Amino acid sequence: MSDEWKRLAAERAVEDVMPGMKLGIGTGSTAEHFVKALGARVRDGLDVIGVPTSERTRELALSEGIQLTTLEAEPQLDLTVDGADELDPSLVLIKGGGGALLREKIVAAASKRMIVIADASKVVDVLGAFALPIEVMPFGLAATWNAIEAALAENGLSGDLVLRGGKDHPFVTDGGHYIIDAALGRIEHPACLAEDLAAIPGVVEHGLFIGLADKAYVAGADGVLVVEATAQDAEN
Ligand SMILES: O=C[C@H](O)[C@H](O)[C@H](O)COP(=O)(O)O
Repeated sequence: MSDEWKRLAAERAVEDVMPGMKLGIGTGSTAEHFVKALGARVRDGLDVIGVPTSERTRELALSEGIQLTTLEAEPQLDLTVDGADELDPSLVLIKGGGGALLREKIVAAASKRMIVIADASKVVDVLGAFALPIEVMPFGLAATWNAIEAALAENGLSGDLVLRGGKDHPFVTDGGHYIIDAALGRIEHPACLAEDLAAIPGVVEHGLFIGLADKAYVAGADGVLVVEATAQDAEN
């Protein structure tokens, strides 16, 4: 059912795509439904150009016949559509379960609008049940690890930190970095945590997306619900 809901949310987002748009194209199983639905519209004559947020998405988009570009050629995009691992009612997100958070955040920040597509299981009151992905430089990993633990303690948080893939075969992102997944349980103040993580030199990016999403299509048993970010949310 969850996959069917992902597809419904993705298909709803495709309706927001207008001819001539420059699109940021997300990564993950929900975003894949979006790419496929967008591909069908492109084959029907819709003229759009997209920037993929991962090599995986690039391959799928090309196989769907979607014209692609880069942020170098098109530094400002009209709309990004992407999935999320968790979203709260003010549209703060956790992303990066698929390891694409860095490119996803760069692309979302370069877009006038971001629409999140998700099944209802992703909606939470307080973020944190999903382990927060933190993308780090391989260089100085142990020092960065300690600094992350200190930042978590500073924020009243604790929980297991896990190097994705394990020490012998760490998962490597498209940007050549590692990911530490932080199982924090409840992140009551994501903005403070985001600021403290971003200040650590070895942290390349973290999976908290704050003030980036404008709208979410959340599909569940009641159909597709629309969640809009308020002006106040956008400021925080
Ligand atoms: O790195 C991956 C992305 O942030 C995904 O958008 C996120 O993990 C959600 O993926 P899915 O749609 O597969 O649940």
